Amino acid sequence: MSEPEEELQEEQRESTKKKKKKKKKKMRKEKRSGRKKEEEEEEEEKREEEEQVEEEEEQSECVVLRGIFKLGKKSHDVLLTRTRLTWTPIMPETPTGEASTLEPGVLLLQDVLAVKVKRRRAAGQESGGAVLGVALFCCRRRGRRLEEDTLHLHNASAEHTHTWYNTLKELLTGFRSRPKYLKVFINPSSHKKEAVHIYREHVAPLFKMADIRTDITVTERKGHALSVMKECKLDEYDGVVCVGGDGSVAELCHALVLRAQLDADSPEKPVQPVLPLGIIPAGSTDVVSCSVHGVRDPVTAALHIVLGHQQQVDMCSFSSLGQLVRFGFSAMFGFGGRSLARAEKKRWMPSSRRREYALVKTLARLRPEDCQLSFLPVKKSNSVMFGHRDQDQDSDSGEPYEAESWTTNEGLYLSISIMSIPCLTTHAPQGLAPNTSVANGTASLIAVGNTSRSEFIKHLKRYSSSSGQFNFSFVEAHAVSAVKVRPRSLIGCSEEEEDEEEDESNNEGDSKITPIIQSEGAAFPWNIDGELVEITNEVLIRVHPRLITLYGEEVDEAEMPMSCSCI
Ligand SMILES: Nc1ncnc2c1ncn2[C@@H]1O[C@H](COP(=O)(O)OP(=O)(O)OP(=O)(O)O)[C@@H](O)[C@H]1O
Repeated sequence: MSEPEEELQEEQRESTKKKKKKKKKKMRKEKRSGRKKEEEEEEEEKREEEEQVEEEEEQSECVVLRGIFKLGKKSHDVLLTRTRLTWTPIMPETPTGEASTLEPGVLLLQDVLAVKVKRRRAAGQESGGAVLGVALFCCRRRGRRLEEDTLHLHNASAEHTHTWYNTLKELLTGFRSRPKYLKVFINPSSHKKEAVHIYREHVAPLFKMADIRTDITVTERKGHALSVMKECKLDEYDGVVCVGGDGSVAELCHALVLRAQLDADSPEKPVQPVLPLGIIPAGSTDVVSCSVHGVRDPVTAALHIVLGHQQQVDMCSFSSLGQLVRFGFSAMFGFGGRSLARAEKKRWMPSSRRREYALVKTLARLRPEDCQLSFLPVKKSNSVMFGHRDQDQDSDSGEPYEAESWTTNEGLYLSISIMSIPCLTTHAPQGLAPNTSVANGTASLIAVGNTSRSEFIKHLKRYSSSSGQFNFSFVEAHAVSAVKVRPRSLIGCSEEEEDEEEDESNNEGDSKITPIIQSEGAAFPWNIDGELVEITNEVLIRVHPRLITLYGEEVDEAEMPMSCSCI
């Protein structure tokens, strides 16, 4: 090639390079201006939204009514807006110029459950009577506990009182999530057989005060609530209430999802039930109630229902050989399953003694299960690992999202637990699964490998104190979206032990074992939400994010830690 030709080629190369550079620059500029435009539009939208919120706040803070009432013995200037009631003491100026010692007060309407007209009535008088003012029934917080309280506003003018009563009533009907008609199931056999009494004493009066109508079924047997739920006309109700222990709660949650599937004609895919479920604790551990209320207290539970506090909660499906066993929140295989199986054989014992006996005996005969454990871990980088999921991350399919591929281990395990909620109890205030929350779209898998009895007891004891229960080389904890447990054989079970267990079951045939999946081989006891389920084959557990709505609020720690005396 001659020199001029080379120069020409060099020039051409330079010019195409320049052209490419220019094009890139133009594209970057266009991109920048596009992004700028988008950003400007976003900002504009944000400004509009903020203005709307401000406008709404201004509107809600506009004074709806203003009047004078006596609170206690002193007159107060009372203001009512759409969201709150505030009162300031009216003090005539004293010659010495002393300031009032009375404090102003505020009550948010979201905490008011009912308003009534107060009247002076003689003993036995059922209607009429001179008007005294209005009474506002509200709830006060004491830690996790909700307690009933009353604010009395006295004014003898009937007209004044009725104006306030009607306005307050109208404002309260604006809270759309509050139920008006509830389907209530009471399990009279739960724990100490106190469910009916608990409902009558602590819950029914609050429902009556808030003008909530109820349709009550006192269950007669296991599965009764499920069969009623399959048949009844649900669209009449605003919610379902369960008064009982974890077994009853699990039966109703399972029933609600099954019914939603039936109504949507979706036999394969779990469907979110339309109605929320309220849980009045009347069992012995009440982990679901504790996880959504923070306390085992029927009044707190009832007030959450009356005030319409709702939250969506993750659930699991448990299936074997492609057949659904049930929907629920937690499952335990190994120690938890065997301990429950022992407890169920001693149904005649009082429940706390039965549980302690079973725990001690299962510890004394501690043996590992030989099994294959597979799980779909959720990516650690995912924000949902130990926290909350964004609303828009929901997957309608209920399929695991951002899951890694299956991890499979084989070996000896003392205990395998899968929990989609933290399972707070008074024995484990931070929960049996403190590394998950009620709606993060994942379950906690806690697998305890084979170790000595003393090390296993050390691990169990850490649940009641603080943390550190996972700081053992034989304990694995994972955030998962699915788990498979395939027992390989029954090992380490001496003949003597099997004989003794056989004797127990022959003598005390009153056990509540549910053999769901029957087969020729040995069945393994599973503890699914406190219910004993015997399954022979592999069990597949899948997490379904935010499948059910429960009345309550998210809590991170249960109140009233109690120590377990038996270990
Ligand atoms: N009338 C009844 N008699 C016997 N069992 C019933 C009756 N009604 C419901 N059941 C069943 O009893 C089982 C256990 O109920 P629940 O969990 O409420 O009580 P519990 O086992 O005493 O409490 P916990 O699970 O907290 O120990 C549930 O599966 C429920 O279906």
